[in-house]
Amino acid sequence: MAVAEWFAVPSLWLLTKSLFIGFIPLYFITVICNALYNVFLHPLRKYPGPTLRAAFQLPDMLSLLRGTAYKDTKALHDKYGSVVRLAPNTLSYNSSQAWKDIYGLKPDRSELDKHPAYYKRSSRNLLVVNQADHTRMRKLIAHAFSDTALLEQSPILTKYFDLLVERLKQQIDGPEKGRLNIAAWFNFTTFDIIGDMTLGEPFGALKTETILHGCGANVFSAIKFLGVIRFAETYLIVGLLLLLLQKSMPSLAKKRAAHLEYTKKMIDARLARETDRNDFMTYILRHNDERGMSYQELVGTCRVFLVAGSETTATLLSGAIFYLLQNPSCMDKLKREVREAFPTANDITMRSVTSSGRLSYMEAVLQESFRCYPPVPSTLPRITGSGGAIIDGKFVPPGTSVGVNQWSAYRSSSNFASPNTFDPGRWLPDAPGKYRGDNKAVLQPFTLGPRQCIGKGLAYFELRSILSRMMWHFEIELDTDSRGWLDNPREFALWDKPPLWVRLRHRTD
Ligand code: HEM
Repeated sequence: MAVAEWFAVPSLWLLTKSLFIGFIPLYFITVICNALYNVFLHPLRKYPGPTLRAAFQLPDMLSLLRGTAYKDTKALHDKYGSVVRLAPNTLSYNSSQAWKDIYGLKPDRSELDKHPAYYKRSSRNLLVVNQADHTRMRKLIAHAFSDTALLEQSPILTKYFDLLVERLKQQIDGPEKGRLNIAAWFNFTTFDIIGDMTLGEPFGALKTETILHGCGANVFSAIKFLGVIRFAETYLIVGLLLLLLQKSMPSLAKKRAAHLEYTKKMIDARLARETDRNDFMTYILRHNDERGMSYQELVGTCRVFLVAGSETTATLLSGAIFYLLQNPSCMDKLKREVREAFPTANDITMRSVTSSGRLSYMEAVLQESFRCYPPVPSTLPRITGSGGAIIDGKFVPPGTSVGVNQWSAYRSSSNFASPNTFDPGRWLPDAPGKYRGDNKAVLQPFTLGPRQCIGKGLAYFELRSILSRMMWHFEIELDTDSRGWLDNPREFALWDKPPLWVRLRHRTD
């Protein structure tokens, strides 16, 4: 029966109307009873936080959807301390002990599960699978990320580091005279590298100045859309409206399907190819037997590499350059260190940039950039198991969402002196006295424990190699258009970073 016919039958119309009228008060009564339970009887009722947040999920959801969760959460930590009740069933922490309790392995070798609402188990990849599958898959993949494997792959990486320098020099000599969005160029580089190392084929981003098949833009659309789905799961009525809205705008689903199809084709092509190249797939397949990874797991995990391995590293590089530009004395010190350490450009190799003690100020700059602009600023939620958990010395009941909020931890005056000042000197052995009390153990940009970033070693190779080349080859100035680059950032698990306009010149000394 068509909708118009339904409304034309008086008895059916009346029935619908009375059901609807009866439903609304019932819905509100349930919501209010639930809120009262959350505030006065819920097992988390003694944890500090605003009453509105204890009662309803909505404020936390809105904060996530608006991309302001990082600063809203920090404001709450500043007011309530190291643990805050963000939502009826959610606790946020900002201490180093909480890192260990939430993300570390327990004495019985178990771990807190990843929160199923945040990590959708519908796909199978390293990031979302359960503990048993994760242990099996991680063991296989770890070979590809060892320092030895990465050093063997240095010709692939170095090719792109050099191409970045060449392309940036062309921009200086071109019509824009060196005015460029450096954040985009870092994205092109890290995307080309991870594409080549994963799939054995160049993506050509540095050459074409585009990220193929909307991988970059799609990442954010997909992450933002995940927030909408979580919202819809919590508020059914709003959820239905959002689903209808989504149906009327199928472009996002289409783009996602195109991206999935494209990456699958690339992965299939790599699997079909015989090669003696040392890329990730070579290492993974070398150790893959009947207890190894299924085809689905391999495809899913390669997709994770493409996103996790490009956006994060490019973000940290952009943040480091921005803070150095805002602090010219730090920039000069770093430039001096690099130019003295490497008499010629050819001296900058993957091995030399990692040799210990050679670039101590660069290490300090990287740590301070991770603190001031962590690429994963928000909370990666875990859920307490059936026995609950002890976190930061206090019992947390079963089924609670828990996590450390990186932005809140790194910008808290309870962890760092002058937390909003960019000062790499705090990480040096002769740090000024005021930094002696800094809680350095709280800085965990790659998290810790069994689920910590597998690409940490690769990320450091890229960060040191690219930053060294930037300091060695160029003089950099901030363009006036980007003075307020960090004035009001938004994050959707990763930063939604605006263009970072700079002016590059050839090295002058
Ligand atoms: C500055 C750069 C990077 C940062 C800050 C970073 C941060 C992180 C964090 C916080 C996690 C934990 C995610 C979670 O628990 O949900 C993670 C996991 C992961 N990262 Fe990175 N990452 C970086 C670079 C890379 C690179 C270059 C790769 C290369 C492919 C990579 C691949 C992965 C993978 C595969 C995982 C999942 C590991 C697992 O579950 O066992 N990351 N990363």
